[in-house]
Amino acid sequence: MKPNPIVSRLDWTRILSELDEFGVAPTGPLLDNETCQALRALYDRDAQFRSRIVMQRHGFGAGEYKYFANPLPEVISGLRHGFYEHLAPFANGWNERMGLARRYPCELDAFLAECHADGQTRPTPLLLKYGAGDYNCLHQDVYGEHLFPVQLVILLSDPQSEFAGGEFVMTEQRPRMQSRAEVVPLGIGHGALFAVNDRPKAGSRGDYRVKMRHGVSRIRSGERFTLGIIFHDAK
Ligand SMILES: O=C(O)CCC(=O)C(=O)O
Ligand SMILES: [Fe+2]
Repeated sequence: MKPNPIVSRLDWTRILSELDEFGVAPTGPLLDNETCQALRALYDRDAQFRSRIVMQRHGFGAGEYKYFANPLPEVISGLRHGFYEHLAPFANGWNERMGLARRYPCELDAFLAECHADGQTRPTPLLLKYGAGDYNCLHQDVYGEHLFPVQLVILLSDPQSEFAGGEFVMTEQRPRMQSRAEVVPLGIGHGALFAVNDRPKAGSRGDYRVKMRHGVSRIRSGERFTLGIIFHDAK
C-alpha cells in the first residue's frame, strides 16, 4: 500500500491536539472535487458494496448508506492506511489514560489481522447519501470487541451549492453532567477525525472519561454524500 502523500502533509500537531482536547478535529482538504464526484458516482454501482442500509428501517434516522466490499477503492484504502499510522500511537495514548490494556499495532494490516482472527472480517468504510429531510441520529460506530477509538469522515458534496443544513454534530456526555454539542463545518473534500466512543478528558483532578456520539442535523435541501472511514472491521 502506497502511503498517501496528502496524509503526511497534514498539520498533525494541530490535528492531534484538537482531537485530544475536543474529541473532534477538522483535517482540512483531503480530496479534490473530481475525486469527490467519482466517489459519489460509485454509489449506484452495487458490485462495489457488500450491503445497503436504509436508515429509517432501523431507527437510525433518514437516508441510506452502503458498506464497501473488498477490494476497497484505492483512494479509500490509501487514506485508511495513511491515517491509521498517524493515529495508532495517539490511540494507544488514549487507552493508556483510560486504563484500557488494548494497544494498537503500528500498521493497519496488523490491526485488521487481529480483527479478522476474531471474526470481524467485513470491511466498514461506507458511503452515506442523504436527501432533503434526512438526518443521522447520534450514534457510535462500534462493530465488535475490536474497536479503534478514532474514525474519519469526508464530505463529498459542496455545502455552498449542493445542499443546505446537514451539519456534522458531535456530543460529549460527561459523567453526571449535561451534554455538550459541537458542530463541525466542512467544505467539499474536507475531513474530520473524531472519537468513536469513550475518550479521556483532562480535568483538574486528572483524566476522566467522556462518551462521544456523532450524527448529522437535518438536510434542509439538496443532496449530501459522505465517505466514512472506520478503522476496525465488522462481525
Ligand atoms: O454523514 C456524516 O457526516 C456522518 C457519517 C457517519 O456517521 C460516519 O461516517 O460514521
Ligand atoms: Fe457514524
